[in-house]
Parts: sequence; C-alpha cells; structure tokens
Amino acid sequence: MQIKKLPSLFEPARPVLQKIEQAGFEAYFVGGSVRDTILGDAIHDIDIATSAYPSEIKAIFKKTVDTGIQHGTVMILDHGTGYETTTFRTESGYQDYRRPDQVTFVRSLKDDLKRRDFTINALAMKEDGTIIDLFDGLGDLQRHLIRAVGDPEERFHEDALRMMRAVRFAAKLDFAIDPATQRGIEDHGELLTKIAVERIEVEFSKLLLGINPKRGLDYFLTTDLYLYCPRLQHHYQALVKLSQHQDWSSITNEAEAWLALLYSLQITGQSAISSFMKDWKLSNALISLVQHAMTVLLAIQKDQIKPMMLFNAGRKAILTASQVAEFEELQHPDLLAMNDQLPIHDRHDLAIDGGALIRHASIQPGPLLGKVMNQLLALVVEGKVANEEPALLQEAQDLIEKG
Ligand SMILES: Nc1ccn([C@@H]2O[C@H](COP(=O)(O)OP(=O)(O)OP(=O)(O)O)[C@@H](O)[C@H]2O)c(=O)n1
Ligand SMILES: [Mg+2]
Repeated sequence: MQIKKLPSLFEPARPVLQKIEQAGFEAYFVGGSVRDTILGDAIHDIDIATSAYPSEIKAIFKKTVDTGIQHGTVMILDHGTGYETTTFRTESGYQDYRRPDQVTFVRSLKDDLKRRDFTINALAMKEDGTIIDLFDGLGDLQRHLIRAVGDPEERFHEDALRMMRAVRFAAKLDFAIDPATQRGIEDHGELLTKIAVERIEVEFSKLLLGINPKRGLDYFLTTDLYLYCPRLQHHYQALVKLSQHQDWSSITNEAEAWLALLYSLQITGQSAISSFMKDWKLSNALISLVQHAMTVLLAIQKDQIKPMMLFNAGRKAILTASQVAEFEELQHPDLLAMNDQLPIHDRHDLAIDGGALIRHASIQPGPLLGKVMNQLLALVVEGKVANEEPALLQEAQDLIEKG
C-alpha cells in the first residue's frame, strides 16, 4: 500500500528521511500519525524511527539536540523546525510495569515495531508514502480492531498504561477490542495502580472526548479497569448510566467532560469536586472552572438561574455548564445571552469604588464598607440600580440608613 497524497505536516520532514536514507540507513514515519493518515483523520505530530544510531544521526546533520539520547531520541533541526528521531530499539526489564530497565538499539525495523502496543500503532511509512505492515495493522484498521502486537500480557507488563490506551482508542476510533487483548486487560487491570495518575488521566480524558465514549466506557467497565482509577470504585451504576448517553456531541473539551462525569456521579459540592479532581491530579484552573460550572448546572437543574450567579460564574463556566445541560437534556434558556445582557461583567466595572463611598457617603473603611459594596454590586447586576455614581451614592446612603 502506498499513500499518494501525504498530509502537509509530513512534507517538510520528507527531505530529512531522504537524507538519512542517502547515508545508508533506514528511516520511517511511525506511530499515531501513520495510523491516522490511513484512517483519513487529522494528524497533530509526527514520529520518526531510524536504524541509524544517535551518533550516526549527529554525524549526518549539522544541527541536532540531544532530547533523549539515552532512549535513542535526537532532535534534528532543519530550516528552523525540530524533528525528533528515535533509533530502532528493543526494551527489556520492565520491573516497574512502566518503563524498561534497559534499552538496546537495533538495526531491524521489525524488532522495533514488535514491542509497540497495538497493531494499528505498529505501522511504518516510508517518506514516499509506502506502508510497511508487519503485524496486519492494515487488516485491523479495516476490521476496526484494537489488537495487541503479539502476546497482550507481555505488552501490558511492559507498560500497564497500554490497557487504558486500549479503551481510549476504542472510544477515540470507535473500534472494538480484540477478545484476547480484552482478556489481557481483564487479567492485568490491577497493574494500572503502578502507573502515575497523570498519565491515566490523559487517557481517560481522551476517552471521554472520543467519537464514541460509550464504547470506551463500556470496555472500561466490563474489563474492571475503572476499579483501579482514582475514586471511581464505588460508582459502577453511575458510570453505567453515564455510558448510556447516546449523544456526546456537546462534550467538546476537558472541562465539559469532567463536569459531565462529576454530575453523573452526583459529586456536586464545591469541596467534594476539589478533592475528587485533586486525586486525579487535575490543575487548579480546571478545578475552579468546573466548580463554577457546577453551580450554574445545578441552578439550571433546579430552574433557579439568577443574574448574580451568572455574574459570579463568568462566561467560560456558563458555556461549560450549558454544554453539559445539553448533554443531560436539561431544559434551559440561553444563559450566554443572559450573561451578555448583564449591565456589568466585572467588579471593576462598578461606577463607584470604596474610596468614593468613604469620601462622599461618610462610611469608614471596614466590614460595613465591604458589605455595602457587595449590595451595590448585586443591585447593579440585577438591573435594579443604574451603574452611575450619583445613583449608587444615593443607594449607599439608603442602605446605611436602613442598617
Ligand atoms: N504505551 C505506549 C505508548 C506508545 N507506544 C508507541 O508509540 C507510538 C506513539 O505514542 P503516542 O504518541 O503516545 O500515541 P499515538 O499512538 O501516537 O496516539 P496519539 O494520537 O494520541 O498521539 C504509538 O503509536 C505506539 O507505537 C507504545 O507502544 N506504547
Ligand atoms: Mg502520537
């Protein structure tokens, strides 16, 4: 098989591969970019594998950077672009189920490909688009099948994360998992506990954002992989229910995915969200966004949407909540439009500040000042008072008199 028209991302790398070949070595595109090109999907990065040893690559090219030389990876700099090139290698050891104890550089493409995770990821492509398929990856792409290269048990012992990758690819590509590979996952799920949560999270997020998350979640549950992920052990029923959603098209980014998950698990309190997401090693920025979005989502569910709540949540959280409301088929007005129509969108947009209140309304700095400012803010956001200094001063005086 030969791909006639390569995606443009490959084009500038082709001369690099040609140069390695001219020096008497082999060089191929490998990994996800080859798989996705054959599937006709967009590619985002390219990986190059070569029979040349790192020292040989460095002799061929003037400018290189040692980005991972002990693993055989050298970056070639060509016309301002960097191309990571990894020497064919075999690996051995894997005592920690994560990475090899020893990496050995080899000259044979086959030896390199046979230690890769799945047949669809063990394809190689020459710079002219010719596909090298030593493990029937093309057949599995046609059959829509995720199948371990060789013995699944060996592949999962080498890197237990591959079990999560299998269910992630099932969701991402809408593929089935080959029965022997699935059994391998069922038998070795516990090895996932050896893997850093951050890496598991990447795969789980990609699963939820695949074209068929239902399929990925079904495998995630039937293989029991969920038992070895943070905080999911006691949520089997809720995860089944989540997996039964037919239309996932409104879940388009990580925040929406995590909000949908937490809502399904009925983890809705602010501190419960934070503790759950921290166990998944998610960033504080994402946690904060999901917390704000959950407030909006619960208000949608209870039909209690208030201007001040939208103001506090902000546009991004409102959008996130709206998407998950779509997913949950919760009836809701156009909250973004409502938000856009608020008189102000930021505390600093208020036409009066503490200083002016101290000068003109004779309030002393202190708790009362803060309280009055908050009350004025709410009145403006709710459209009850115009956002103009005289009106706000008058209102402040009334508030103080009322106590
Ligand atoms: N645990 C892993 C991770 C990666 N690989 C191999 O390294 C390639 C590149 O890995 P990576 O970029 O992580 O995955 P991709 O398959 O390229 O998928 P993605 O589209 O997510 O990048 C894979 O195709 C596969 O051949 C592997 O065998 N085992
Ligand atoms: Mg990749």
